[in-house]
Amino acid sequence: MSAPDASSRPARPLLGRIWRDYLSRHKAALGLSMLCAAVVGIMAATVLQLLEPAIDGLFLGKAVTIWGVITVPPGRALLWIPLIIVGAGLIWTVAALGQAALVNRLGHGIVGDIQIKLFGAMIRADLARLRAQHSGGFVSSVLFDANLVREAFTNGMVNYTQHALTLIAVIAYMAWSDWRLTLIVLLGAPLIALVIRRFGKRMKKATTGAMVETGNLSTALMENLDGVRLIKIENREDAEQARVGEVVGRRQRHVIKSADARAFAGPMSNLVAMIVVAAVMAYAGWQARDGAMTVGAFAAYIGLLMAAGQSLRQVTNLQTVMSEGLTAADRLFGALDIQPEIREAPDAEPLPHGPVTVALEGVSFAYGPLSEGSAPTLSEVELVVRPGETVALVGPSGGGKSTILSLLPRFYDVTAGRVTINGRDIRELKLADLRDRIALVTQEPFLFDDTLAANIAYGRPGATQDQIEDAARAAAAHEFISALPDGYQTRAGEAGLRLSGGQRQRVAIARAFLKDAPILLLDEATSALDTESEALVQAALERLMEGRATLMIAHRLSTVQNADRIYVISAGRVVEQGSHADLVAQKGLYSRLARSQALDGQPAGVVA
Ligand SMILES: Nc1ncnc2c1ncn2[C@@H]1O[C@H](COP(=O)(O)OP(=O)(O)OP(=O)(O)O)[C@@H](O)[C@H]1O
Repeated sequence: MSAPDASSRPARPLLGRIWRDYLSRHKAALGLSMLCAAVVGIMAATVLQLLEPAIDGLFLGKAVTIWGVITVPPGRALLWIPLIIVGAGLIWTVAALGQAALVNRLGHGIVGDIQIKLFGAMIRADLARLRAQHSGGFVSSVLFDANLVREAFTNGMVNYTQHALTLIAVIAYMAWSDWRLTLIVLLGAPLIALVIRRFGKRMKKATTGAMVETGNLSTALMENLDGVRLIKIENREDAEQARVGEVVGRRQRHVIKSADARAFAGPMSNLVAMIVVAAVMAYAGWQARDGAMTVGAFAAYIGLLMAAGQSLRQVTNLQTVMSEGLTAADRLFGALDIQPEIREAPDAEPLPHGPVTVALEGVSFAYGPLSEGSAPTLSEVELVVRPGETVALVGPSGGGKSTILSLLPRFYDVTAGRVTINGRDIRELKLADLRDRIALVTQEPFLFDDTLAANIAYGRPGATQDQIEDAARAAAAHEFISALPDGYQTRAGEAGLRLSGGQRQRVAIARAFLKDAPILLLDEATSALDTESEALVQAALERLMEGRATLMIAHRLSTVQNADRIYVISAGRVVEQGSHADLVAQKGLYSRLARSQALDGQPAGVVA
């Protein structure tokens, strides 16, 4: 099979990879479906071969030879020809059914393989990369691109084989019947190749556009669903409908172009085929005048030629489908090949259980490469949290507090300096161990659409019901969960709508209790709550913090007054540190922040 040179990468390595990674695992099924396709193709051509003996035997009453092997005496054609046609039809049907069943299973098996691999690559990708692309793009790759590959490399490939074989068999029969005529026919081949090439290229361009726009469409849809409150409050439904309409329109244009390329390739090659038929007619008419060709031979030849045209149309069509599949495969492999930069070192060591001291030593960090002009987000940060200590990060918005928190579980790696646990650089530790020792509670906790029990046990899948309930009790969540009609079996997807912010927060705290990690990261865990919920959540958090190394971010300084140490972070640097009382006494940035929040005993709003 010659692949169209429509892909930006050379087709051969791409095909090799599709074979190695996906098709070779299903060799037996693929081989069998190819065999079925070959039988279908050959049967189609073989039945056509009966035309000549049928006409000569049935109408002219001659003795005829079928396929060069079966000799039918004069007058017996009426019995033999229909019998042979039914026999061939039966074989043809069985092979066609087998082909369809195998290809369906194979195709959907392969699409499943691709989707699973793609999801695996996506979920392991660096946070930086996931943040840089909207999830809509990933969704459309998993659903749309993977299906294009399936269509091309199972259905497309097997049908291609079938029609290519029919074509070869028909041309062979034609050459056997009359090689001179066949030579004329083959003169049309370069023209057909030209048609295939041209439409393959068009197809590639349209497919690439359609894939990009499908990504944009799913992005637009997801974004609208995420932002539905804002859309409603601002009365922007019509504007959003128009915006999505534009994306739909752009996608439609590409899809139509690609559908056109696919649909037009067939008729264009048909036109070439018709010109060839006309040439054959002219030549055959001239031959018949000299008595060099019988009616049967002529009719059979034209029948074969028509069949060749039909298969050629299919082959041309499929060539464009293959081109589409290759373009999609190119994009999919591009996504699959990106290796995460945050990886475990080959000689990574396990992290023993027990209390831990976390430290940032001369840590600098930039989100992008400094060489490309990214400003450093953190500069030479020194910070330590010992077991049982609560350390708070405060400071102006954008100062770098959340960034510090994301360095601990290695969501990002430092640009300079090091983050240590018990004195060991976290990049030398097993990644799973590191993350296993950290519990994270954020401002808006995420709940999966699963039962509340499963949500609490997310970090410890084997937890018993008793352990789950103990954690919920410690998090002050047991009471409200038990009051729900389905208790712990209530699905968070549905209950998410009924749970208050404080209740969701307590489910997240229960999750952290159950994980029982020695490091606790709290990212504004109480800032979204009203005073009543906050008191409950605050009490639960204080129980959770006992004995752990806790690093917390808080905007409201009231929540950090009891911290062992407070670091004031501004423009990526630690500008002050100490206890609440120390810092108020220093009369620096903290004291100004505290005064603006009325925490220094003086009236609010007075900034020194
Ligand atoms: N994923 C990212 N890519 C690039 N820059 C980022 C990213 N996340 C944060 N930043 C930038 O890094 C700086 C520090 O942000 P960070 O979120 O750590 O600050 P913060 O102190 O937690 O702020 P806030 O109190 O508003 O939450 C900001 O200038 C922000 O724009």
